[in-house]
Amino acid sequence: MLIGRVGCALFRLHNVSSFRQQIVSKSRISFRAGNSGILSEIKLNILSRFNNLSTRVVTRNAKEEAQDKGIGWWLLGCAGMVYGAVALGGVTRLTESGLSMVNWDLFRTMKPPFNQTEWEAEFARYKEFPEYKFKSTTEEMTLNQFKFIWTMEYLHRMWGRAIGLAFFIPAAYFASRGRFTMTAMKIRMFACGGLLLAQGGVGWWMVKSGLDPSLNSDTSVPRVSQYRLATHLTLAFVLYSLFLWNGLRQVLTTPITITSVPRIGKLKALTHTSKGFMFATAIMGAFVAGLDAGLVYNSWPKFANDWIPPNLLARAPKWKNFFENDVTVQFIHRNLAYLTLVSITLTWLCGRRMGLTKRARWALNASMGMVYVQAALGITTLLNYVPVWLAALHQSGSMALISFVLWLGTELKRIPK
Ligand code: HEM
Repeated sequence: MLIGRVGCALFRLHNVSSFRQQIVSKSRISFRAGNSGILSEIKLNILSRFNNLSTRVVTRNAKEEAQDKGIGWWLLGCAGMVYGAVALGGVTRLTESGLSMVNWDLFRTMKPPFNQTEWEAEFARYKEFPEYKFKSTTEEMTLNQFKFIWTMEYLHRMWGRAIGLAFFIPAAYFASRGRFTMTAMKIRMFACGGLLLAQGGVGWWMVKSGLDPSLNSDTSVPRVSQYRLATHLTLAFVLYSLFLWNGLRQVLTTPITITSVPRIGKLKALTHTSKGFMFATAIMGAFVAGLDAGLVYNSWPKFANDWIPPNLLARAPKWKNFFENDVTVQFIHRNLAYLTLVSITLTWLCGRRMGLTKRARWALNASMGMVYVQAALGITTLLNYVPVWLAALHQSGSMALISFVLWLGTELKRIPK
């Protein structure tokens, strides 16, 4: 993109300078003509043409830049909406609302029940499925309680549709106007559109696993498959990162004065490593959430009396323990979190004395602060047996951490090696 922009600028400069040459040669001809009246008229003409052209070049540049920034703000808006969807999805899951809408259709399920009869019909449909059957063994659910969980899931799904509209309508407009000038940008926008559509499908695929009576009995808490939950959350993280990263790249274009910073390559490598650990921790967090593994060991720093809990590899085949054994999954999430913490701390220690840009320093400090807040939130969530509000904060915290580290990456990318 940068190369493309430089290319465009050079092309325009070339046009301007060849026009300047024409001016010079025309002036010479006029001078030779020796007629001062005609000469000054030609000079005026030429000057005004030259001025017009330069003004056009400048205004076109400014216009293009403003258009690029417009696209950037739109992508950041989409990222914000995905952030909202993840937060809402977390609360939906934590309030056990996710299995209340038992059918899926892109358009028809947009209409909520309007009257008592329609609500009762919706409730009757829900009663056919394992979650209601399990819950009603201990306490009868009221229609009002059902309305609450249904509304939570409905809002989450409608929010997903709103993201679709907020992305596809402007994307079609920008594409029709040829605003995605770079091939890479076009590919990225296709990827975002594809992921957005896939996310809707994956969401329903996940919910279906919680509704399936062959996978859930009436005697234990019906759960969606942890694999599908992790896929849904991972896709959301990828989509969020794509929107955020592309948006930031379009918006943060103010030229920087720094030409090179010693050891910047090392700082960039550390930031990449931190990103890797952070994403791995977050994905493993989705497995903790999917298996309710936050309720197996509610002590910290030890697992009850042990540093390494027993039965980490109790299941056969062994690989299944990494995704299906709640103890192992919690153990891995905790330890990946420590690695993320160490990696971001090292990044901060490496970058804090470097002559970075002001914004890069802010991003570095924000990442450092956020990783400690996030770890503290995780520990508090665990010690308090996963209350909804703390778990929701911990989940939103992971998105905030991703944002700061991606922002840091974008700022560092602008500093040459
Ligand atoms: C870099 C640090 C961390 C990151 C990025 C992170 C990220 C995540 C994510 C994305 C989830 C899934 C949330 C959901 O889907 O609802 C999660 C769940 C969880 N994490 Fe962490 N985490 C971190 C540190 C920790 C630590 C240090 C602990 C405790 C020692 C912890 C305990 C938990 C627990 C108990 C859950 C399950 C909450 C639930 O059931 O909703 N996390 N984490």
